[in-house]
Amino acid sequence: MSDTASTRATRNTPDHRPLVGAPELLPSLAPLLTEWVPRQRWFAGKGRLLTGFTLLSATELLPCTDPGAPGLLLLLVRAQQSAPPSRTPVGGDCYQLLLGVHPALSPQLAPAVIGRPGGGPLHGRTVYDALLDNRLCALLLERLRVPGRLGALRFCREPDADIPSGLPGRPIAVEQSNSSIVYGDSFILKVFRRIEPGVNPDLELPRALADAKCARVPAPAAWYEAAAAGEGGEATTLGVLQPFLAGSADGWQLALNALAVRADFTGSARALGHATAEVHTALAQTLPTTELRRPQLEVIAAQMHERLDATARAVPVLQPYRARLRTAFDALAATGHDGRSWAAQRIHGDLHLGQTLRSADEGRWSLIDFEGEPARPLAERRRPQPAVRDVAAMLRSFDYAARSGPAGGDPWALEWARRTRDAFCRGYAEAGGLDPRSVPELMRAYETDKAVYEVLYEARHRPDWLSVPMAAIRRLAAGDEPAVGAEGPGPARAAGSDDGRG
Ligand SMILES: Nc1ncnc2c1ncn2[C@@H]1O[C@H](COP(=O)(O)OP(=O)(O)O)[C@@H](O)[C@H]1O
Ligand SMILES: O=P(O)(O)O[C@H]1O[C@H](CO)[C@@H](O[C@H]2O[C@H](CO)[C@@H](O)[C@H](O)[C@H]2O)[C@H](O)[C@H]1O
Repeated sequence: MSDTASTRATRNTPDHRPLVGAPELLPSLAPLLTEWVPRQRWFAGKGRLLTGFTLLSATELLPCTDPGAPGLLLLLVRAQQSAPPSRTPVGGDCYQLLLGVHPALSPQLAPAVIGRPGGGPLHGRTVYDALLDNRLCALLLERLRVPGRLGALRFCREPDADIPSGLPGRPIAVEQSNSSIVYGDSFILKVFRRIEPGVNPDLELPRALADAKCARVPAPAAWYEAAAAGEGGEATTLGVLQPFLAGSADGWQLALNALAVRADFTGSARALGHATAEVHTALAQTLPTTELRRPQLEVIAAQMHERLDATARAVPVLQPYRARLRTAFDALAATGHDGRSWAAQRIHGDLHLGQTLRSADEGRWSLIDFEGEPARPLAERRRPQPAVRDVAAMLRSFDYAARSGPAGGDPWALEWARRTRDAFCRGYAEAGGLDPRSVPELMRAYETDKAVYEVLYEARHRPDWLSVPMAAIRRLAAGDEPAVGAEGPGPARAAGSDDGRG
């Protein structure tokens, strides 16, 4: 994405003129945005001062030229921040902002207000979070129903997708890294917030899985993107519309519910293992795969060391465990020195219980959110990796549930987590995945890497949760408890039944 002072959209309708005075647009909005953006859950630059923005493009989805009428503005901006860490692209992270513009906003939309610019082309009008306004959400859906270009944007739709018009849109009320709108219980639109040039894996992988007829993942119906900045550049995915699995429950809530009544979860975990293996198999059949040998394994281990070092600098409580944690990464590199190699393929990249949905009727598991870990660069997220990385991430999630749920990490909950992890691995192997219990070096390295990621994630976003990954850090550093047993356990004996449908 190259920086341009103001890339303005034009439409071929006679009544529309592009936003007047665009050069003053960003300077007039900047004081409001530098206040508002850091408070948003999706802002990835927490902990560093936000000093301003560079405008990459401005597109009027609803013309903003008439001071007496409402407008909808899509801005792509680059954040200017102090002391960027090494992972930040040169010049800072880029974000998608959807701004409503209104001469007299209704009081119901007061929580959405960003402010009133003191000058510039929107002077005196109220600028607000467009995704909290049902009418503007409806307009966005209308754009997605009709493929075509609008300025720097391109709206695309699967030819056979049936998207009715007039579906009411509402923002979802869950914690998330992006922003999603549900349309009439039929579709959900995810608006990506931190953006990078290239196809987002949350579009790429579900489309590939739909082509492979894998029904474990909702198939994208439509999406929109920003055109490549120059020749040879890549378009930037900005949003994806997919079917909404109404009435489904997410795995995180189901696991917490089970823990609350001390119920077994092994049947569900085993079925989830099946679903995960099915998705991995389909991804390996449709998208490029590779073999990781000594040089690649050395690079992967070196990156794990780097992430550990960077995290220990940012979160000093990790420091005392560094040396012991390193042994897991060294052991991974050593498998390459021993002449072993590992299959790598496209994977989910950030699999946890909150990324799984179980349907109300058949109890069938689906996987969602293939974006990968939001903090990692897109190119890294799109690289083939060992599928057990997803398995290790899911095992961490069972540990999270047992430690943060109602049972709060008591001995029963920790035993629940152990049995649940084993059941997931058993299900995964039964459905054709590599048995995670047969690759302890990979599992340990990826589980450690994930726990390190979680330490940083929690320190930045939810400091109250830091103790959860830190408990895993202590266990992994002590090296006294494997993530999964060498053998699968016998049937679970906890209270409550769990037939593990789906
Ligand atoms: N297809 C879907 N059907 C039903 N609910 C969904 C669907 N996709 C996402 N959700 C809900 O939206 C939440 C956020 O979606 P997700 O893709 O994880 O967003 P983010 O990447 O921003 O965290 C999920 O936890 C889930 O509750
Ligand atoms: O769902 P996202 O793509 O936004 O993923 C991020 O946020 C997750 C938390 O919402 C975070 O997951 C961590 O907490 C979960 C419990 O809330 C737990 O189940 C996961 O195992 C744990 O990693 C995820 O890491 C982060 O990328």
